[in-house]
Amino acid sequence: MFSNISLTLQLLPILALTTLLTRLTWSYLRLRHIPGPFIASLTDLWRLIDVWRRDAHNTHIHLHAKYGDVVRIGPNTVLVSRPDIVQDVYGISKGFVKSEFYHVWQNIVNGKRAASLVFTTDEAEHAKMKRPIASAYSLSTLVEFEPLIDSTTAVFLSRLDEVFANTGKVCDLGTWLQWYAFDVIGELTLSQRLGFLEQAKDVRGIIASVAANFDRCSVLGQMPWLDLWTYKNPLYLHFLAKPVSNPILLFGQKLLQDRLNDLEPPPSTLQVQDPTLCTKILHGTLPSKPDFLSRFLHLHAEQPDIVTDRALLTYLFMNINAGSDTIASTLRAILYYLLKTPTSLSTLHHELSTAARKGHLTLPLPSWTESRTLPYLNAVITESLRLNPALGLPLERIVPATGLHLGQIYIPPGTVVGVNPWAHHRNAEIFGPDAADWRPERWIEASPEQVKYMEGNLLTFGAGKRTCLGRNIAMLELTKLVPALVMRYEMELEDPRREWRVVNSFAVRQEGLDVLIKKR
Ligand code: HEM
Repeated sequence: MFSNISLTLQLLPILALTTLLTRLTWSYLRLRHIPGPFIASLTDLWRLIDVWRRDAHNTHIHLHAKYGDVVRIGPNTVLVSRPDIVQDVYGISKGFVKSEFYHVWQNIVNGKRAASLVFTTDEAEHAKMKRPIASAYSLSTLVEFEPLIDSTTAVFLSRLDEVFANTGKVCDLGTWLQWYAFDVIGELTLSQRLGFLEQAKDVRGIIASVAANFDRCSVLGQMPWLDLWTYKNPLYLHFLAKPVSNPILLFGQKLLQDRLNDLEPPPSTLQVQDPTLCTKILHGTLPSKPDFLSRFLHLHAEQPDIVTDRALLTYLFMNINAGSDTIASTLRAILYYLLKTPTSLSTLHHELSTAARKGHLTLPLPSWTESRTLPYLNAVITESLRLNPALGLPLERIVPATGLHLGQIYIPPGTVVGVNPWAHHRNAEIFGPDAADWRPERWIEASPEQVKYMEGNLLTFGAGKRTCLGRNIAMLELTKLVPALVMRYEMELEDPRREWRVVNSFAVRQEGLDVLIKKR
C-alpha cells in the first residue's frame, strides 16, 4: 500500500512534466507556419514583458519589418497588418469577437463583473447595452453638445492666458490638455467640469489612478489568467476588495448621487478677465442640461429594466474612461506634430486666418459647422489620428469557426488575432512610401478613391460593430479646440530638438510637451 503511494508520488512530477511538454509542443506546432520570435511561440511571457516595457507599438512596427505582415507574438496570438485586414477581422458580419484581453479591464461592483460597453466580450450583452444609448452619440445630436464644449474651452483659454501667456512661464501643455479632456467629458456627461483646469491639479488623484489601472491591465491582459489569480481572485474579492474600487466608478457614483439629490454643481470660482470668454462659462446661459446623464436618466425612466441603476453607473464610467485619455493623447499628438513642423503650423494658421477674415470662422471659439469644412485643419487632425492612434496595442479578436485565410497563410479557429493601429497605419502598401512620416498633405493630394481606401484602413476608432461610439464627439472636440488654440496663441516647443516620450499602456500617453505660449 505505502509503496504504491510512494510510487505515485514519484511519478507525479514526471506526469506533470510530460503534460507540460505535450501542451507546449502542441501549442507550438499549431501555428508553427507563422513566423515570429521563437520564444514568443512558446510563452505569452514574451509579450507580457514587452508590454510591461511600455513600448509595444515600436516592437510591433519592427516585428512587421522583420517578419512580414503576419507575425506570431504568442503561442496562440498573431499580429497582422495588410490591406483589407480591417474588413476581414473587424467587419460587421465576420463573427470575430473580443478576446480575453478585455476581461481583465472589466470592473467588479459588489463582487460581480460590471463590464462596460467597451470591455464586454459578449455580443448579445453588448447589443442590449448599446441599443438604448446609441442615438445619444449620433451625428445629429452633436450641435446640442457644443455649448458644453465651449464652456470648458473658454475656461481652458482663460487659464492658459492667466498662467502662461501673461507670465512667460513654460507650459507643460500635455498635462493641461489632459486636464482639459477630463473637464470636457465631465461637462458633456454631467454638465459639471471635474475641476482639473480650475484647480490646476489631478483632482482626487483620478488621472494617476486611471494611469495605474491602464498600466496594470495592459500587462495582465497579455496573460489574462493572471488576473483571475490576483485582482479577480474570488478570495481577494470576497475578503479584501471594496464594493466599488475603480476610482472613476467611485467618482461617477458620487456625481450620480448628487444629481439624483438634485444638487447643483458648485459655481465656478474663476475670475475670467476676457469678456468674450466669460459669457461662455456661465452655466445659466446654457440650454437645460443637454448632457449625457440627463439622456441616460430619461432612458432609465422609460426602460428601468434595461437601463438599470447599475447600467447608469456603467454608462457614466464608460464615457469618462473611454473619452478622456484618448482625447488627451490625440490633442497632444496634434500639437506636437504641428510644433515640430513649423511649415504645417503656418499653413494651418494661414487657412484659419483667411477663414476668420472672410467671416467664416468665429473667434475665440469656432463652431463645428465652420471648422469641419476646413481642408487643412481636417488633414492635420486625420494625419495625427493616423500616426498617433490613442490605443497602442492590438485590438484582439478570436478567429471564428470559419478560420482566417490570409493569402497562403491559414489561421485556425480559436487563435487570437489583432491589428496594432500604430503598425498598420505605417504600412507603406496602404499609405505610401512615406507612411512613417508626418505629412497632412497626403489627405489633400490623394484622389477621392485613395482617400477612401486610406480611411478604410484607419483603425484609430476601431471598426465594425465595436467601433468607437464617441467618435463624433471626439471629432467635434478636436475640430473645435485646435483652431481656437492656433488662432489665439503663438506657440513653440521649449526645446525643439527634444523628442517626446511615448508611454504605451494600451492608451498612449506622451510626456515632454513643454511649450512657450504668447498671445497673438
Ligand atoms: C480621439 C478620441 C478617441 C479615440 C481614438 C477612441 C478610440 C476607440 C477605439 C479604438 C475603440 C474600439 C476599441 C476596441 O475595439 O477594442 C473605442 C470604443 C469606444 N469608445 Fe472611443 N475613442 C475616442 C473617444 C471617445 C469618446 C469621446 C467617447 C465617449 C464620449 C468614447 C466612447 C467609446 C465607447 C463607448 C466605445 C465602445 C464601443 C462599443 O464597443 O460598442 N470614445 N474607442
